[in-house]
Amino acid sequence: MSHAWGYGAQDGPEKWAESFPVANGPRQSPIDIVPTQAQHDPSLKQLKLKYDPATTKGILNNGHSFQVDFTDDDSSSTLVGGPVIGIYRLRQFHFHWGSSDDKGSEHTIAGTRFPCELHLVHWNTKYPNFGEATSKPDGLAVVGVFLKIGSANPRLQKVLDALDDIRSKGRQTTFSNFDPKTLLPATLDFWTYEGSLTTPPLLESVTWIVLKDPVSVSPAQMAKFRSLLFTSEGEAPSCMVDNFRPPQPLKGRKVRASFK
Ligand SMILES: Cc1cc(C)[n+](CCc2c[nH]cn2)c(C)c1
Ligand SMILES: [Zn+2]
Repeated sequence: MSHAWGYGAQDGPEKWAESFPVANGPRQSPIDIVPTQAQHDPSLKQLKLKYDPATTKGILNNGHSFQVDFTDDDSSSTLVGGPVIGIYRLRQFHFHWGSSDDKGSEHTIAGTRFPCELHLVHWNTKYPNFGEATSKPDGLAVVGVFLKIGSANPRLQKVLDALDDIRSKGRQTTFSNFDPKTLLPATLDFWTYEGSLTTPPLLESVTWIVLKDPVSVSPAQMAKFRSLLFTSEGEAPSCMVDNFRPPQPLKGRKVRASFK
């Protein structure tokens, strides 16, 4: 049975539970983060991200977003510290964005939506590979970064310039020597909670690390995101926009803050 899913009225987030019942599970993502209800946890360690640009493998339009993939057969690009125990390897990063600047992020901050959200996906090296890790409660760690409308972000440009070559679903192109650390804000203050993938299969295997500080993106740069297509060449074109899941019920979970 094909589990075709998307972000439209017929196959979007309100329909996902039909094929993926975990959509109504106890630790679903994203969530609305309410800073006044997050508890500062002084035992949280400093978040340490070490990325080797040489691990950059390529860039792909996967029909839901676009992702930059990294080789993960050694621990050259890793996340340690923060809320996690052990070493997590960088697998890929991708984005979620809106059709207009008033929406697009998956996590929200006290109801505020951002036009775009970056996700850097890492997997726990206590498991043999990414595929195995995706089904374990401590399998993945995803760093979320909000993008806020402002001046053009020069660090985004190399990624955005590659989008002309991957306009349609299934297109991929060469992309190398990129340091994802350049996409991060100056301080790595974060909120953290236990959650899930935000797209099917919605597996409840993610320790979320959502950075407090946004990075900038210009309206023209947002237009580049919106130039992508959900559809393959030869299909009636459908603009890749609004590829975000709305916030899900907290169901008693605690959100911790690394900062006061
Ligand atoms: C097995 C697997 C499948 C997918 C769609 N993803 C991406 C899901 C996702 C996108 N943004 C947050 N979670 C991951 C990380 C693993
Ligand atoms: Zn994502």
